[in-house]
Amino acid sequence: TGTVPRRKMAAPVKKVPIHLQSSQNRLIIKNGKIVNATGMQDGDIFVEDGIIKQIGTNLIVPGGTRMIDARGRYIIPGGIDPHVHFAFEFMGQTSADDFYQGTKAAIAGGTTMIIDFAIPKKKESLLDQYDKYRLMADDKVCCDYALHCGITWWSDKVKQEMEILCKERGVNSFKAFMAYKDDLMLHDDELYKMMETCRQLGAVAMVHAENGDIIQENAKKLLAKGVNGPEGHEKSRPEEVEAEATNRACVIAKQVNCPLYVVHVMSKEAGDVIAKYREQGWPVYGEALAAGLGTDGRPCCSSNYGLAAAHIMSPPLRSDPTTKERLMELLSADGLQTTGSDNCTFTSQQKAVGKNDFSKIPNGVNGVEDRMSVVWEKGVHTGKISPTRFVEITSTNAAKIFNLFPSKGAIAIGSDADIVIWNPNKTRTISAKTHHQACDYNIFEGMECHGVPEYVIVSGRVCVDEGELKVVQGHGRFNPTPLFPPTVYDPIASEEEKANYAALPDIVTETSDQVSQLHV
Ligand SMILES: C[C@@H](CNC(N)=O)C(=O)O
Ligand SMILES: [Zn+2]
Ligand SMILES: [Zn+2]
Ligand SMILES: [Zn+2]
Repeated sequence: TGTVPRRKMAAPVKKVPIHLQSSQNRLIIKNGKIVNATGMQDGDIFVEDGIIKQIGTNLIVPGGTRMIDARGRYIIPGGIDPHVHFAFEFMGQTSADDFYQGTKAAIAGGTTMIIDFAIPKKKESLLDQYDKYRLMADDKVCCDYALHCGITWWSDKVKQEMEILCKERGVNSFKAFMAYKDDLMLHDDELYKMMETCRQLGAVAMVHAENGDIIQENAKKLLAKGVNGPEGHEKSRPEEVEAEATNRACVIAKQVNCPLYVVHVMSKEAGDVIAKYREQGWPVYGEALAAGLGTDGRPCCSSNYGLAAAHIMSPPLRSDPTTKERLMELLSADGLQTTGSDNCTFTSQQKAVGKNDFSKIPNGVNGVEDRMSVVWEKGVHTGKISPTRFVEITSTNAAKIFNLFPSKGAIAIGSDADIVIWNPNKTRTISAKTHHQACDYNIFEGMECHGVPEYVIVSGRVCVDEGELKVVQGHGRFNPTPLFPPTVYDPIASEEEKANYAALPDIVTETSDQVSQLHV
């Protein structure tokens, strides 16, 4: 078919950790319905040393292999959440879920890999921020992770550091902010250069698409009129302010022939813009969030400040309650491709700083634990999407776009043993009283969801065992994301480029102490 074989990537050096060198590292899952993006099959799965080694029936396995009976339930690839912010310093606070608690909550909900963002402040070094995140995360993560990097300013130095991150640190994606003026925001010329550089490197350009200039002026006006409560937040950034920036990002990406991933699409209008460019055959990808699929912005007008502030994020949860159905329809029709959480939690005490000025409320909500159940409830249980489409939008598409497939995002021989036994009929009621996250509100409070993970296997280790959470801090590994993901680059890369990227050097996964030595 002319597609370039996925660049051979040196399998990250996955020493079998001590605690897996017992018989624990052998597992057979029987009597399950295996669901991949490509279809479903009955079958058993044999796992050894964290890798799927056999799939089929009547498998011959060594003695001492643990057997799990899936009892006819679905067996799905572990969820991949391409959008989280653990321990993120933002708006004067540090987000409450760190890499231990955040990945623990992720696993509790059936997610077995997360992708976070190393975001430098303006004029700071990207490389230093990347090293800081590696040192913060490597010893804490309970599941595998990767990193996007934030582009919050522009210079030749930023361009050079992007190249080093791509060619030596296993980064293939960069997020630019069109909002958060004076803090993280890039202007159009900088956006143009950032995307042009992504294209040259074979990286994925990502945007937070809202018009930060309009937002700043609207907020000033609202505050001057005395509208300073959380209800002013969405008023300062209505749907068209998101849609305008989404369109502008698509235009710039097209001008420089760069694939574009639009994070947290929170409105019908923005979703329709992405669907339009995709219909023109352009490699634009859109990400919906559990928040936008499961709830809406009406609580932001509550007289209960804690409840209202807990729902403050950007782009805002829309007060139009039918937005969630529209976003799910777009996911069903491939107008949008992935679901993330944008988990960026703050406690009610942290959110209180914005009590008299909504523009000071730290932006961010929960979602990493509940994403999979919310998508199942709003998508599969309502009949809008199939189990195979559920796997695509919660795992496989993110793996393909960020070039982790098929190690990730598939139940296949040779893939990582990130596996979830999913009970579609079991229900659970979401609550801050029972969730594993560090925040005291849950935006899905009281929501009953069909779809519960009964077993979650993380790189071969059973970390949810008949519903019981048994995570291990430091069990996860950093996963480099190789350049030129075929899914997004095959449609636009030149033949000569495709030949080049097949030969790119393998990325080595250094341990965290090696990372700290890299700049010595
Ligand atoms: C700052 C970060 C999380 N906060 C948010 N989305 O409101 C983002 O913009 O993605
Ligand atoms: Zn954002
Ligand atoms: Zn985010
Ligand atoms: Zn381990």
